[in-house]
Amino acid sequence: MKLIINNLTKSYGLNTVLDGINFEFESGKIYGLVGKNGVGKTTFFHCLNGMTQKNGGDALLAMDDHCAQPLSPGNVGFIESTPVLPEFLTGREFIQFLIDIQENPETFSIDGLFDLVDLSREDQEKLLKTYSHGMKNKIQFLTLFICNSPVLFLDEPLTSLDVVAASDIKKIILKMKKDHIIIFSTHILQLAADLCDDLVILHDKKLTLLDNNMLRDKNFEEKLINLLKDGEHDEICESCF
Ligand SMILES: Nc1ncnc2c1ncn2[C@@H]1O[C@H](COP(=O)(O)OP(=O)(O)OP(=O)(O)O)[C@@H](O)[C@H]1O
Repeated sequence: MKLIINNLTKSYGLNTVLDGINFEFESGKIYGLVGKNGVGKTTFFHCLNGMTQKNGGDALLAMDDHCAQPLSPGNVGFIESTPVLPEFLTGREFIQFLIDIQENPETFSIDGLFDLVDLSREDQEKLLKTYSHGMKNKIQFLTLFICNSPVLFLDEPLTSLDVVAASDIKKIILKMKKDHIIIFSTHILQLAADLCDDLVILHDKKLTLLDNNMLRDKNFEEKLINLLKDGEHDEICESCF
């Protein structure tokens, strides 16, 4: 399975954030998306999942042995850096609702799902509006498991999770990579190095794939920081390492 992005362009007024991005992501890999604050990582996700209108370009999803089709919001599972959930429901009510609207609700165990993210029964019964950021993130992860969309965009997904939940979720992400396309943005370079097969840099309105061997370079963090500093390099390329 492949996600093929052609000439993706997005501007907010005169501020061009993404300028003719061409890229192919494939299943079986976890892609880390890194870039400085305000460079356009969230915008990139929003353009692809239909939450923001792009100015040009398209995204196609090619299932194995099938022709590529336009990527639709229904193909995308999304973890937002600032979770938006129905605040008037309890966590358990929301997850039960999501299960109930699936084609085969009987295949899900709500208690099994909550065990995955280690959320107590007491917390499950609280209104979502009272949840901490990390608790909301756990609920967002459950929506991914239930909807099982082929393409997963994770916008800084692990930063607010406690160490136990982060470790459990990392294991689950690793299991899911075989049959999903997973792109996650992070500012934690150690996390990118631990979890990702490939690192993609958003810089100067374009995406650049770094050779995955670079992730194992012992000076990787220092080199990447230098590359991303303003004015030190006009263009990032694999040979920069
Ligand atoms: N709705 C909007 N209207 C106008 N400008 C916007 C809007 N959303 C984002 N921007 C601008 O687009 C640029 C990219 O923002 P975006 O949130 O995508 O960056 P980011 O890489 O996700 O940042 P961070 O790492 O800080 O979360 C910034 O200059 C931001 O000010």
